[in-house]
Amino acid sequence: MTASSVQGRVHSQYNDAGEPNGLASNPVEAAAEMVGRASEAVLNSVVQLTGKRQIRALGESLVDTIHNSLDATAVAFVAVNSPIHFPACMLPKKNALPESSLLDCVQKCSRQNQMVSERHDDSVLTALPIMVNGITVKVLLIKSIMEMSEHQISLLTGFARVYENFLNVMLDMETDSLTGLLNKKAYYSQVLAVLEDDDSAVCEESGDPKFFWLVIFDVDKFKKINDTFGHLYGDEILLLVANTMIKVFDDEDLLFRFGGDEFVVLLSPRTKEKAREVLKQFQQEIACIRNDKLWPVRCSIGGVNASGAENPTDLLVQADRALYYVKENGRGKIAFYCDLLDDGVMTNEHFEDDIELF
Ligand SMILES: Nc1nc2c(ncn2[C@@H]2O[C@H](COP(=O)(O)OP(=O)(O)OP(=O)(O)O)[C@@H](O)[C@H]2O)c(=O)[nH]1
Repeated sequence: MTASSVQGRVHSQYNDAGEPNGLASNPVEAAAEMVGRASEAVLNSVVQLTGKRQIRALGESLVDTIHNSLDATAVAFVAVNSPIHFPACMLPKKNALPESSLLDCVQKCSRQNQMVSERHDDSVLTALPIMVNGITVKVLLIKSIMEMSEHQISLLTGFARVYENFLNVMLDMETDSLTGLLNKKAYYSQVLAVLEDDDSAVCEESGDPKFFWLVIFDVDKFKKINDTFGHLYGDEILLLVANTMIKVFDDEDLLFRFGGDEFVVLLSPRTKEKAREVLKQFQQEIACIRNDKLWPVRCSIGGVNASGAENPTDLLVQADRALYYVKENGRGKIAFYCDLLDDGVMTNEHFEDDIELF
């Protein structure tokens, strides 16, 4: 039976307004019918939840499901330290619970890897761990007026487990198995989702405009590392490069490995100077990787202003042209596409027909 056939059958128990049809007049039959409808409602929620194809949408769907099924006054996800880099933008933004008193509950939950429920003044906080590979990576936080009943807790736990299972499948699909960064498959939807929320801002210190920056980089002469020290050692260098990315870039930045020694970053809004600064810092940090055995690891970087862009693939083409320019002109540097256009080094041409990125 497919998901859509389940959904069709479940909906047939409701009238056109989405309300339950009338119950049977016999009390036993009516009770059985009520139980049946409750199960159908749960099944419906599971079908909706697992109908999502993006981690962010999946999270939002879980928040909505819990809101609709339980008497919660607020529901939110809180990211906790994890080996897998979870960009903040993957988390549902609505229903955020920014109060500092919640942190304690979140920390207890992530430390103990189990549900925590506490009364705070006039409300009850329930925190549930969401685990990937046995480690709590997010905490689902529910604020309610009343303490939850056993039935509500088992419903909540069930939804969280469905989400967790599906999240694990999606992570397998959208993350790179070597580094844990997002993979090329995740690029288009992740970048599009972030750019859709683009609100332009200005740097308070300098008054300069802040933009998203799409950056692509490639380790210089990586083949030589493989050829000299072996493929496994090359893998270790790639892993260390990815760890340096996680260390240097912000939680809001999206980090991808496209394959081989090619990495992509969507930098959250900042001025061009700040973007250049963080990229330089990154270059300095990777130069120190395994410098006991290896010559300094260098990389060439091409970037493009991504704010206002509607097509993530076009951005990739432009950033790649800037990277290519650096590779052709001595490697190890940073070039922004806009500067290359301003300097007359290249023209704003369309290359869609020539370049196949996906
Ligand atoms: N260790 C390792 N090597 C890989 C992996 N995927 C691709 N490679 C190798 O990475 C190398 C990529 O080299 P290129 O980027 O084409 O060239 P390069 O030597 O880095 O030279 P430039 O980019 O021109 O500076 C090739 O030798 C690939 O075989 C991987 O997952 N692990």
